[in-house]
This record gives sequence, structure tokens and C-alpha cells, in this order.
Amino acid sequence: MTPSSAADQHAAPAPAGEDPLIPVGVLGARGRMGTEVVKAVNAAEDLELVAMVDAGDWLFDVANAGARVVVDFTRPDVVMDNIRFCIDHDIHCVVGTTGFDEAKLATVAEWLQPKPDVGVVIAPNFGIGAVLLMRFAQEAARFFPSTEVVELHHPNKVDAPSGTAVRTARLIAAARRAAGVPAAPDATSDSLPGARGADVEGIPVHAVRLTGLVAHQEVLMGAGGETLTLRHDSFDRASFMPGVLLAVREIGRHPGLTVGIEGFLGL
Ligand SMILES: NC(=O)C1=CN([C@@H]2O[C@H](COP(=O)(O)OP(=O)(O)OC[C@H]3O[C@@H](n4cnc5c(N)ncnc54)[C@H](OP(=O)(O)O)[C@@H]3O)[C@@H](O)[C@H]2O)C=CC1
Ligand SMILES: O=C(O)C1=N[C@H](C(=O)O)C[C@H](O)C1
Repeated sequence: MTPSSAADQHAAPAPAGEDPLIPVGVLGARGRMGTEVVKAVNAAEDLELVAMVDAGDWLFDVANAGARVVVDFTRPDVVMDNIRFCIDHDIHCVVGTTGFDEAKLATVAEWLQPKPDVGVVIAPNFGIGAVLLMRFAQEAARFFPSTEVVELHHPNKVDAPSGTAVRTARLIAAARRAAGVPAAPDATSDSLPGARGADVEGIPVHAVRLTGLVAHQEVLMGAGGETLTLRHDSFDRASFMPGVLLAVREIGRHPGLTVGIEGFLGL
């Protein structure tokens, strides 16, 4: 990595007599999400953008610039290194990058143990509607013998299925288990591998990649003679920003590891 330009960093003292601004660094700042986060932080009166880092830049600039919170929208293969760096430098982390399984979450929790004042929130989706969809799906899960998840995204997305779809399926599976719902009826034998999607704890998850889409998800539930379809659409990445900014403002008050922004929303 090489140093980011001085133009990417601008530190300013807190206005006298007012609450100090929260200094924020953005990792993946030139990516699709990072660009939107930079705009949102710049537009927020209580936040101050002090560092922008993208591939090829020095992460050390984030620490040198005095970032108190870092927002990470990078790549699943680099995000763990970024989180480690932030924890080691006592910087709170708001992570939107996907690719977290239980093992990675446990590793982050372990890194946080000697740092009781540092907070990390890892959320597969900052869209308020997407978070609500997950909650509604959990509520409905026990009433329907069959459930499938379909996620639909832009074709440049690096991972499949989406982090949101995996979390949604896990939450539904947990709700079904808790209510004693047996495995979904499915007598199909795939004549083509993959035709029934990926199996996430017994819930089929299907991934569509289509030019023109941004980020969308449907949860389909079926019982005798009826279906329930829950759908969320992010037509614009601006839709993620209220959730990102909420997490930036909250994370300093939530040391340790938080998964999802449900708690910050009072859900
Ligand atoms: N939680 C949520 O609500 C959402 C999560 N996401 C997730 O966020 C992630 C990013 O998505 P998106 O913005 O579309 O992807 P992009 O590829 O557009 O952006 C990622 C950026 O990170 C840069 N980057 C790569 N390595 C590093 C590094 N080590 N340090 C800093 N920057 C780095 C990339 O640079 P380069 O291109 O040069 O490699 C690129 O500019 C994905 O995991 C996606 O699933 C997306 C939308 C919403
Ligand atoms: O890459 C994306 O675009 C998105 N990624 C996240 C995911 O994988 O769940 C969130 C949203 O679906 C957009």
C-alpha cells in the first residue's frame, strides 16, 4: 500500500462550546459504497471526514489523521486485516463489508478482549428496510413449512450469496428451530447441480446477478393454500447511509462486538 494524498485528509478543531465532531476515516473510499459514505459523512454536521483510504493507500493514515471511527466497505479478503489494525489502534469500526462466518466473528471478539473500550459493529446490511425485512422474516418463520430466500444484485458484486441473504436464512433457520418447525418439505432431486440454490442451514438461497439492479431481496414463505412474500429493494446506495451514520454515531457507546444494527434501531 502507498500513502494517501494530503488532499484526502483534513483535520479541523472542534468548534468551541459545541460537541466535538466525530473524526471518521473511510476504508474503500473510492468504491461504490465508500464514495457514498464519503458524501454522507461530509454532509453530516456532527461528523468530520479525516481520512480516505482505498486499495493502494496506507492504512496508517487513518490512525495518523486521528480517526475515532472507521467505516469499512472494502473486500471480504482484506476486511479482517483492517479490523485488526483499527482495534490495535483503539479505533471503533463500522463494518459493512461482507463474508463473515461464525469463526471470523469469534476472531474479532477475541481481538476485542484486551480492548474493553473499543466497539466494532459488523452489519451485512445498513438499509433500514432490509433490517426490518429480516425481523419480519424471523417473526413469520414459524408459521410456514416452506421458506426460500432470493437475493438479486448488480453483476459487479464480488460475493454470492449476499451477506444479507446468508444472515436472513440463518435467522429464519434459528426461528424455525426454536419453534420446532421440521425441515421444509422438498421431494426434488436436482437434475442440474445448483438448481435448488445454496443450502444455508436448511434454507435454499438463490442469487441473481443482473445489469440494472442494485441490491434486492425476497423471502418467500409457503403454507397450505397461501404464500407470503417479503421484498426489499435498494434502488440507490444512498439507502444504506442513514444506517451507516447511525452506526458511526452509536458505536462509541457500544464497546465489544455488535452484529447488525438492529439494537441501534431499538429493535
Ligand atoms: N452492509 C451493507 O449495507 C452493504 C455492504 N456492501 C458490501 O461492501 C463491500 C464493498 O462493496 P462495494 O462498495 O460495492 O465494492 P467496490 O469494489 O466498489 O469497493 C471496494 C473498494 O475497496 C477498495 N479496497 C480493496 N482493498 C482495500 C484495502 N485493503 N483497503 C482499503 N480499500 C480497499 C477497492 O479498491 P480496488 O477496486 O482498487 O480493489 C474498492 O475501491 C462488499 O463486501 C459488499 O457486499 C455493499 C453494500 C451495502
Ligand atoms: O454488494 C452489494 O451491493 C451489497 N452487499 C451486501 C450484502 O452482500 O448483503 C448488502 C447489500 O445486499 C448490497
